[in-house]
Amino acid sequence: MAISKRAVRVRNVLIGGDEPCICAPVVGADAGQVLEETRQISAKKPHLIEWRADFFQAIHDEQQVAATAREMRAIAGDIPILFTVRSELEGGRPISLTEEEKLRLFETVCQSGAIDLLDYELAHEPYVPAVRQLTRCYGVRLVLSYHNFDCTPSKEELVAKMRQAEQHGADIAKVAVMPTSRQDVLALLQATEEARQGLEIPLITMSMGGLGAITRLVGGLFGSAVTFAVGQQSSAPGQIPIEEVRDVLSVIMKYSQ
Ligand SMILES: O=C1C[C@@](O)(C(=O)O)C[C@@H](O)[C@@H]1O
Repeated sequence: MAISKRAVRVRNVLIGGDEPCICAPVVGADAGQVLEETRQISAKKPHLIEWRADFFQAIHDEQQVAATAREMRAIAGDIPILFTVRSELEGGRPISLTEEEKLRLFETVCQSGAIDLLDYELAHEPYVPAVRQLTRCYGVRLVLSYHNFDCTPSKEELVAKMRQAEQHGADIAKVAVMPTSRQDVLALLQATEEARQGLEIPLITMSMGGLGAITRLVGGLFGSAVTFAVGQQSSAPGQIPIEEVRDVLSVIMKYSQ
C-alpha cells in the first residue's frame, strides 16, 4: 500500500504508512449538531475526523468556533481532528470570511490546542506562507489542497498541484476532482501513482461522484493515504459509509502487496 517517504504521525495515527486511513467529516450547523455528530462518529472509530467548519453558522465567531473545537477534542479522545473551512469556489458553503479573517480564525483555533491538522487551499497562494508559519508555530500539520467540482484537469496538472503543495511546505497534499468520464478517473489514479513516486509527502486524492467512488476504495494502492467516508453525513458526492469502506479496505489489504 501507500508508503510515503515522509509519513506523518498525528497522535497515534500514521498518515502515509502502509495502511490507508479513514477520515469522517462533521458538517453540523451549530454546536449541538457538531458535538452530536462527533459523538456518533467517534463511536465508529475512524482514524481521523474532519470538522468542515464552513457548515458552522457561527463561523464568524472565533471564540465560539474554538470552544466548539475544544468540546469536540474532549469527545474525540485521541482521534486526530482536521479543521477545514472550504471556500465556496472549491465546493464549500457560502461564507463571507476574507482570507485575513480566516487567518485570524486559524490562529485562534490552532492556539486552542484542539486541532491536529488544518486544510488550506492552494488557490489562496499569497496567504499560504502565513498559514504554514502559524500551523508550524502551534504544531499543527498542514494539508494544502486543490478541489475541482466541475472537471478533472490533466494528469500533469494534478501532479503539478501536488508538487506545488510540497514546494509550499505542506505536510500532506490533497486533490479532489470531479470526473466526467472513466478516463478522468484513471487520470486521477495515474497522477496519484506518479506523485507518489516523485514526491516525499503523503498524498490524499479522490475522484468524486458515483463515477469516482472506486477511487475511495482503491486509491490506497496508488498512493492515497486517506479516504473520506461517511460517519453520519456526507460532505462530498461519492462518499461511501465508513463500515463499507472498512470492509473493502480490509479485503484489499489482505490480498494486495
Ligand atoms: O477535500 C475533501 C475531500 C472531500 O471533498 C471528498 O470528496 O471526500 C470531502 C471534504 O470534506 C474534504 O475536505
